[in-house]
Amino acid sequence: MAPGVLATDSSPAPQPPAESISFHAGKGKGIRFVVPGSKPTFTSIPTVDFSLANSPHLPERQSVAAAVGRAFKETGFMYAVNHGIPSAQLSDAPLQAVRDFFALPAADKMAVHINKSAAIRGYEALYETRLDHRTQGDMKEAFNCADDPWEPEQRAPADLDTTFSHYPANPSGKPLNQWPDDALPAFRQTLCAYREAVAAFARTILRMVALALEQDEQYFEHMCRFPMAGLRALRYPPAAPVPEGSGATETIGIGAHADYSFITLVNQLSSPAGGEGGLEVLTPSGHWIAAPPVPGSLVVNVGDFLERASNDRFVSTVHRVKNCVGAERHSLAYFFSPSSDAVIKTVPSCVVEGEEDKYEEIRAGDWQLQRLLRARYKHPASVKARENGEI
Ligand SMILES: O=C(O)CCC(=O)C(=O)O
Ligand SMILES: [Fe+2]
Repeated sequence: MAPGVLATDSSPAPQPPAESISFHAGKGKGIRFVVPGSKPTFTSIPTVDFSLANSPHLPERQSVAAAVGRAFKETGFMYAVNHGIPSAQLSDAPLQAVRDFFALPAADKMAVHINKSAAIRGYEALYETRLDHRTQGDMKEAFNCADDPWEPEQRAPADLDTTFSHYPANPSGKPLNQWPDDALPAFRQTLCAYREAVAAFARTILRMVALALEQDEQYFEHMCRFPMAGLRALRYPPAAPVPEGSGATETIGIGAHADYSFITLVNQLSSPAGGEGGLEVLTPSGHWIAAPPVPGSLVVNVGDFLERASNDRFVSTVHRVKNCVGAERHSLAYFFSPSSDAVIKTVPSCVVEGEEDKYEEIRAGDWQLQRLLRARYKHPASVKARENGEI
């Protein structure tokens, strides 16, 4: 009913159909209704300053932890600033490397396509994933690499047990990651250096998370001996009109989803400025809030493993990318997850008396593999797993 119009009889006023948003999350497909007429639960993403995260004084570290705790509780997201990663390593070199990779001829990119990798690592072309059923697919290209005990740069512990289900049987002992070593050797070098820098910062964040949950600072350390850690380079072309006859009604860079990680660190390398388009975060009231690029920052969000471990104290917040500003967008997403053999159980302080522990224990590698296979539904490993009733 239009504002100011009075109902003239006692029948209920006609309600507009509630708009709904469907998304992919740890618990499977989810749906959230936009609360008609409601205000967004939050309107911006908080900024957390990490300059004191390594202070020798515990109260100073605790003040950073408290800010992380607030951000993760209220929004599930934060801009991390003063993280200590120099801008050459954070922005300049990675942006050049990512641009150069996606500018390679299609044949060079297809030479490292994910379908050539049993572990689902490598290049993905436009529209290969489809997180939003209203689209013809996610309008992005990606390059994925991840934890790989056989990749020399990763210096895996010599006694690491590689028989866990998360790693495909790999009798050859050859690396699982595929790199465009012939076409663009600098890409591997730059991304490996970047990965090392963000991995160290991810461990700092986890220390702050442990403090925020009233645990010993090292609480999560034993679960992260050789973390499952994906690094994904992304290129989003400017959104194009939906092709006629495609059956799609929307164009989206990456459809609404929650991440299967402990925490995710997103680096918005080149993004349309101005807050319109780009990364968007869903509030509990069903509103999309822009998370525009902030130079020098990393966007950090809670993933499903942390949501579980914190018994939902911290939310694995749904987000998406919509690039509707008319320029290319590049980003690097780093998904820091526990080691494959780590058991995820609820942090003791997150179940107070009278409260239910909502989650059963899971082994991180088993769960991660399930999510990966469901997300890459076109990959031969996923097709086979579906045929065998495994996913
Ligand atoms: O590109 C971005 O800003 C976010 C990417 C993302 O959400 C993802 O890859 O899970
Ligand atoms: Fe994501």
